[in-house]
Amino acid sequence: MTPGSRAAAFSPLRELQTLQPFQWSAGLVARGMAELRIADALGDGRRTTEQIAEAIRAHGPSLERFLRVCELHRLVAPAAGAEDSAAVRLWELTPAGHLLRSDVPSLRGFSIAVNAPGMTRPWELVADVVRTGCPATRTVWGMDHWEYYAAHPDEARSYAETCASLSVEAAEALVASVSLAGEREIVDVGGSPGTVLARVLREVPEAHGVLLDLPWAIGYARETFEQAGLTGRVELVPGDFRAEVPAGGSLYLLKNVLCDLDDEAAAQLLAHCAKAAEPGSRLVLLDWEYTEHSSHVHANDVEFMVLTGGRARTEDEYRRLLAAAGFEDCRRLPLAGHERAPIALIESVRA
Ligand SMILES: C[S@@+](CC[C@H](N)C(=O)[O-])C[C@H]1O[C@@H](n2cnc3c(N)ncnc32)[C@H](O)[C@@H]1O
Repeated sequence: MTPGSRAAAFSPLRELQTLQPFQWSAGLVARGMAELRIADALGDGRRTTEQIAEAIRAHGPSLERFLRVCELHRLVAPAAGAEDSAAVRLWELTPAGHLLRSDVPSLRGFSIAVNAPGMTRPWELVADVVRTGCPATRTVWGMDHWEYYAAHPDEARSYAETCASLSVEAAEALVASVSLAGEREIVDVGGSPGTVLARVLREVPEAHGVLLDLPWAIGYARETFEQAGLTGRVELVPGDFRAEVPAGGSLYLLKNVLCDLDDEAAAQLLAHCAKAAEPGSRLVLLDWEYTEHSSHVHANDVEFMVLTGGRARTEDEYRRLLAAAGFEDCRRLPLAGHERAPIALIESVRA
């Protein structure tokens, strides 16, 4: 085909479908639906637009138009058997729509946090990030990612809910995969909202916990330990791991913390952990693993690149960082129930 004949055959109207130009809005639609609590209004039932509008106090005609785009993104569907009666159209949730409910375990907080300005605005500069190799958050907000959460408590809460919802399952897998018997002082570095440490402390009743996180995040951890009845067994340390890490731990946990750090900052944090840990103490690292197989981790990786300058790493890269900081006997452990997931669980010992 010559360039001329290709131009003649080109149909922008048809190709619109190929490019999916409104794909960018899928996340914002999910966030809008979560914020409006449409999924809560529908629950396991079927409702008309008017019934939903009344339940969530929305403008009915606008809601009807919004529900059509929710349908396009497969979050709601016309209830089976009611498709051809537009006058009494009943909506119900799809399986994806159920993930936006707040009355069942869900990804509602996640859908809000990852589609809120703190994350989406820096993503708008992804081309600049690729050109320069520098994260975009400071360019957009004049502050780093964590300072942004300190200044935006609503988004920070959704982010904390996100970490909590993802960490419940990860914490179960962790306690099933790592031998914890005999641990006396467990330090969770960057550990808010405390989901992981709370689960670990329940597993080792004789152990005491220390959770270090930035001041903006400590309140969420406090809530977690209060709800778990564990406040007496944990010390919450508002601090900055770029300065130091609490000393004296028999076990240090680093879950999804290195992924937000560039190599220099990751090396510095591990050096602080090595300084704080007694010889023979363990460090357990759980984090996204960069592999050749295409997976969501490649999207996470670019998100770290855009937001914080961090990265997902290969197992070898984690091992090299640990060894350089003074941790030895690195062992990759299978993560129970998630053996094939792109997640690295690595145990090492302070030399
Ligand atoms: C991706 S979250 C992971 C949270 C938790 N470990 C989990 O997996 O549920 C990263 C955490 O590191 C904390 N963090 C980032 N920079 C920090 C710093 N300089 N000092 C202490 N904590 C920090 C953040 O506040 C956040 O709570």
